[in-house]
Amino acid sequence: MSSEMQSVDGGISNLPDHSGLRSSTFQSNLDSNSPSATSTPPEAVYQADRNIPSFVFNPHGYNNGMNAESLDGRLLFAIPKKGRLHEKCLELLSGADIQFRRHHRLDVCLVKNHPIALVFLPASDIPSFVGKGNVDLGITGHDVILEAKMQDHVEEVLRLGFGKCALQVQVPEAGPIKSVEDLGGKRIVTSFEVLAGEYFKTLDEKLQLTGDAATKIEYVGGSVEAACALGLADGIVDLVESGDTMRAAGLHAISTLLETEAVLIKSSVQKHPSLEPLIKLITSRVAGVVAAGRYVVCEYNIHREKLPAATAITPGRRAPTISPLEDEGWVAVSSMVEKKKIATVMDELVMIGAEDILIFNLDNCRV
Ligand SMILES: Nc1ncnc2c1ncn2[C@@H]1O[C@H](COP(=O)(O)OP(=O)(O)OP(=O)(O)O)[C@@H](O)[C@H]1O
Ligand SMILES: O=P(O)(O)OC[C@H]1O[C@H](OP(=O)(O)OP(=O)(O)O)[C@H](O)[C@@H]1O
Repeated sequence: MSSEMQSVDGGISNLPDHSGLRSSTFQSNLDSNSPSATSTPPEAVYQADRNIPSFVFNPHGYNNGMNAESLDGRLLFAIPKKGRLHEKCLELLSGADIQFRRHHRLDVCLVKNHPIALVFLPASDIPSFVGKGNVDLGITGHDVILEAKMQDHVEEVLRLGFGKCALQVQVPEAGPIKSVEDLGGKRIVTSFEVLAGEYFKTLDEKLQLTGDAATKIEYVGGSVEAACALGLADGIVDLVESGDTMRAAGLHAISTLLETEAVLIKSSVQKHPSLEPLIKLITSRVAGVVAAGRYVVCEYNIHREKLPAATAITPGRRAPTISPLEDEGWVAVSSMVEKKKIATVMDELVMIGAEDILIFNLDNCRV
């Protein structure tokens, strides 16, 4: 499934300007047997408390005259529209069998096989849309939730295992600054002005720097790593994954503000309890896809007397499955093992006499 698909299954037309999201008029050629056709009737409250501007839905004023359908009663699920998290989110949706086709110029589309609408938004906007209840579920980075100061308004339901990186203080490798204390009172450039501001405020308090002597934080929207070379900053605060960007800019990290990864979030205060079963279903499906990527199934044969040692090596998530073999002295063991540990686990199994060790990747699972 790809966001690049060109055919149109859903798109909004005839929008009243600045209408609430759920009262927006939608176009769709959904099958009349789809769940949306029998979804719960619209609640007036949805229309009053969803304040997503109409440009999100109809940025170019399209009206292609297809059948009209409302968003009312649908679960709204926010997905990063571009950037590092976008492709991984599409893979997740595909693995969870959330079927949709997105017109390349529309940021909202209806899901064909569930009463859900996907809303494609910048990752940095998703925490406040979810936190304020404009959408019901979202995927974004843990870092942007903190940067948007939305941690008290959203619940992180699931860690997704991708988008892993660290927010770090970086300075020129060849320069005089060796520690964060050396940066006190100097110029910092960042896209994370809230998190960097909090971090350097604490440092300034420790170093008793106030007024003009305090550390200066300046916001830029991108290419943060260029700021030191351009003479705009003494240090930067930016995300680091492989470190390639940092090293290419002649920088190195001297402190870590936080580690982050992509998370599935929902609003802390559920305004629409009728959506809760669908939120649980989607969470369970997504959790299954994430677990399938994280685990493999390890099967092997082992002498019965070595079973305690074997199950200590492969305890499984709950417990290993043990089946008798025709040869009474032997059993077959099947167990889920974390992918990243599998080589060591196989070495240890060989050492205690396991034979016929087989590893299977999982397409999907429920945990
Ligand atoms: N190098 C990276 N490795 C892993 N995850 C990252 C990386 N850079 C960013 N992220 C995660 O993805 C989120 C969105 O970052 P990204 O830079 O893709 O955002 P964007 O501004 O929407 O996209 P773009 O940079 O294309 O404008 C970040 O907040 C972070 O959680
Ligand atoms: O450690 P690395 O693997 O090099 O990744 C780090 C880079 O990734 C992110 O930017 P991205 O490439 O998403 O583009 P952006 O600068 O436009 O946000 C981040 O802002 C860093 O620049």
